[in-house]
Amino acid sequence: MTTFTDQIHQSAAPLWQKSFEHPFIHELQAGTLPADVFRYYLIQDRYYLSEFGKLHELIAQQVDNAQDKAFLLAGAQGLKDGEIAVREGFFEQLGITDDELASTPIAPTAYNYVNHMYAELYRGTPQQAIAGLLPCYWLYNQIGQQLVAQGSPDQLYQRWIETYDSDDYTQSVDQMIALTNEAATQVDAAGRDKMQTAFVRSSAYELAFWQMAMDKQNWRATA
Ligand SMILES: Cc1ncc(C[n+]2csc(CCO)c2C)c(N)n1
Repeated sequence: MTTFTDQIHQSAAPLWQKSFEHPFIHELQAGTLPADVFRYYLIQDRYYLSEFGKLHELIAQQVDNAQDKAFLLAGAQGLKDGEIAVREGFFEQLGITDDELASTPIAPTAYNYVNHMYAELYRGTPQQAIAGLLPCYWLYNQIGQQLVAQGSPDQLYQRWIETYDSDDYTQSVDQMIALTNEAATQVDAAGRDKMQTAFVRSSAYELAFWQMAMDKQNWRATA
């Protein structure tokens, strides 16, 4: 049986394929990604991760099912203890200070991606917001699984890859997929279309995020 998440996954497949083939991912695996590009990605992603955690808490306030609420709150906590904590080690190794984090402008794509997720919640529904969170979990898991087989010669890049291939993380992806399928049963067909749109938009922002880092995107007209 085709599930709702199979269906939305299918509709975003060309975008996902472009992420799999993106030079950022290719160079990460080959170990040739310039250190300054990775550094830039990490700084922008720090903002993304903390907003992503807040979104879990805000969506949790709006869902009725106690188990779903608990899963979302655990996700917010898991981010703090997991991904955000792992990144602290990266920051130390790369000499990224709190001052630098605070003084680096948020790039357009990171800003737009985060705002898109807030819009799905506040101008849409919690179900749309849940669909908007899913590509983040699922795409990174697929990338982690694809890259871990070959590994990267760069130790730091290898650690990044391994973050997204752990059993615990894969389990949280499965739970997020189940939560999205459940959310799809709570809305009508028009609501499911909006969930699909939220999922596709997040998938497009995931793709744009790699390019943002390669371009060191900024708000000026020229780079
Ligand atoms: C732009 C961007 N998209 C996705 C992730 C991956 N990610 C962020 S939060 C989370 C949930 C559990 O840790 C996952 C998988 C990232 N780091 N940056």
